Amino acid sequence: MAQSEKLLEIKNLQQYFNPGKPNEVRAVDNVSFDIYKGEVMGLVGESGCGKSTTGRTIIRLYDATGGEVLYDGVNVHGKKSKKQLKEFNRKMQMIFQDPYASLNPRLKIADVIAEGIDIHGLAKNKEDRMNRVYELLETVGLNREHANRYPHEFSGGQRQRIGIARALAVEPEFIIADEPISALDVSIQAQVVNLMKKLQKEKGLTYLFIAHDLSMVKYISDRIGVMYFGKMVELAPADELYKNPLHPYTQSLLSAIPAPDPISERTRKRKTYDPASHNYADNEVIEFREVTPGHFVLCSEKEFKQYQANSKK
Ligand SMILES: Nc1ncnc2c1ncn2[C@@H]1O[C@H](COP(=O)(O)OP(=O)(O)OP(=O)(O)O)[C@@H](O)[C@H]1O
Repeated sequence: MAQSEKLLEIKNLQQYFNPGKPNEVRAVDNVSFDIYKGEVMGLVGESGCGKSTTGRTIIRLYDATGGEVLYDGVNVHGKKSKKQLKEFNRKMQMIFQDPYASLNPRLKIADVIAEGIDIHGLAKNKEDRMNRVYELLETVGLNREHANRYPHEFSGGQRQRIGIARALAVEPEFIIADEPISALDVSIQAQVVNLMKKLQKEKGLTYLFIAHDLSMVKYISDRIGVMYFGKMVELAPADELYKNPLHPYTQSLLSAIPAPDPISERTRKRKTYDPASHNYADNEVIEFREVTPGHFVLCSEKEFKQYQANSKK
């Protein structure tokens, strides 16, 4: 993984729904992180913590209510020409959780996959268009006979493969995968993750991989960010996060992963997270602080010192 070059810089990103109204939701509240070229950045947290909204705001499905998203140094949310917008739409693709809802049921698979090819004028002629579709089907482990079928004729895992082929059709650089395996049978989940991992390596793609628990992201992510109620509470290289989780919320998420063998599973203790346990004083500054190189935690100065001391042990 090339860790040196930043592809995306997410700075103080805010996405407030109904801002200023009694039903205001701070879905994304001052979140900052970078995504490096060629890496898989995992984003985890329980339902409703703002993961999808973060992804959707990064890719400009929503206008940010505050902050910036820089893609190769250019603000995604600033004023853009039609040409620039189209180029962003090509470079950044999204794979959704429910592959059935995201595939138009009336279109044949060839047309589902070729939609982006058509929009971006990537094929020279009809033959080239079909050849690209066939190649994409094979790339994702399907075959050319599938091109003339409709979405309902496929299983969930196959539909997710079609979703991946559709995203790849426009030769993107960056893919946001929003819980791409959550709706699939457990037996199929690993296959889809392995396919995504293989494609990422082969094509040098960069991913933001969103998941609600820490069990599967481990296998695909280089770094993982943990979100809680609109805030990023911890970010670290994947191994480090599993070995040395510092924020109590991350510890509770890790304790929720079932153990692989029955004996450890029987003795596994679940930790629950209580935000009141921090006991912050009113004047304490709670910031995202770098405890050890590359390991960030949302914490007070006092907690920061404790985390540093614990990390040295
Ligand atoms: N369009 C919207 N209008 C108002 N509130 C919204 C909207 N979209 C999301 N929210 C709220 O924003 C918060 C974050 O939602 P989001 O879907 O980003 O969370 P998530 O972590 O991705 O959850 P899930 O795993 O269930 O998709 C939630 O409280 C949700 O109800």
